[in-house]
Amino acid sequence: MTGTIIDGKAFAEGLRQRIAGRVAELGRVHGVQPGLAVVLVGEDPASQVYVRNKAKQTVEAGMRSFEHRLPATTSEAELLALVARLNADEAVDGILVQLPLPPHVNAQKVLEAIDPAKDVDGFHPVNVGRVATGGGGLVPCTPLGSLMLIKSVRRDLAGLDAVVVGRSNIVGKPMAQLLLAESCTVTVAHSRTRDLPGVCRRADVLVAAVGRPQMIKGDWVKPGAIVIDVGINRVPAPELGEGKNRLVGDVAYAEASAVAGAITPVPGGVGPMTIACLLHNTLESCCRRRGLPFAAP
Ligand SMILES: Nc1nc(=O)c2c([nH]1)NC[C@@H]1CN(c3ccc(C(=O)N[C@@H](CCC(=O)O)C(=O)O)cc3)C=[N+]21
Repeated sequence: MTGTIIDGKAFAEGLRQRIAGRVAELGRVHGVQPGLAVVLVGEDPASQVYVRNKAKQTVEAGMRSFEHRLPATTSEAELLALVARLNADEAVDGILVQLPLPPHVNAQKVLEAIDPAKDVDGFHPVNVGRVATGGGGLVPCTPLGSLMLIKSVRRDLAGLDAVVVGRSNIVGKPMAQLLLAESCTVTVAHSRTRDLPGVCRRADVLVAAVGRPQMIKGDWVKPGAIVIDVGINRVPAPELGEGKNRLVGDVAYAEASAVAGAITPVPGGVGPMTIACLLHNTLESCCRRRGLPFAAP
């Protein structure tokens, strides 16, 4: 038996096309063009590639893309001043400050400086609180995209046992809130959880967001479960040539896909959904800030 492979890349492409349709309509009917500002501090090559992809897809969706690349030596005060300018800029509907920030910058302070109405990452405490108390907030992109993929295989999640492995503010905690709102029985597991394999084996929906390559083994997966692999780990791949790397998830995919009912691959699973959901949230911010109706694209 082999589980259904959930094609996140294809789903994300469809979502981006629907978003582009809405953006075109906003322009036609209201003369409005959504804008997304991305702030990148430092020279990390992986981050630069990622920011370039985001900018490309933003423009392809018909939105304006504003890129701010700052040196790693940028002070916290300078960064806060830039955020204040973007908050005040009417052409900017969404602000994303790429994480991680250099150690001399207090990342939480910077995130809290972003106008919650423009916080397309959903990391501001106001949005975290709104998501936790039943909606209206901007939802973090990776959990939002993960939930869309889960619901693409099963519409009604009520009563299912969901296990989220990982408790980060960016993925684990908001993912747990979204699954709770879908009436799942949610367990959040982490590095101190006792009998992690046993806890995972109870899951009808298993979300892996730990950042450890291929940690979740095939025999940790309940037969028929929906498995969402959020991990993006670069590991050495000598079989591809000297010094080469490849991407693997937090799930041992070959083993797990033989047991799961449906599973996301890495790459091509959750990753592409994260960027599509960033555009989703930018469209949502644009509509809400202007008092225009927003329906999920
Ligand atoms: N404020 C903030 N918000 C973020 O959302 C954020 C961030 N900081 N910092 C960095 C991480 C990383 N991240 C990724 C999103 C998509 C892919 C993605 O599309 N991955 C492709 C593979 C790309 C490849 O081949 O390298 C895939 O999984 O198929 C990867 C990584 C968002 N992040």
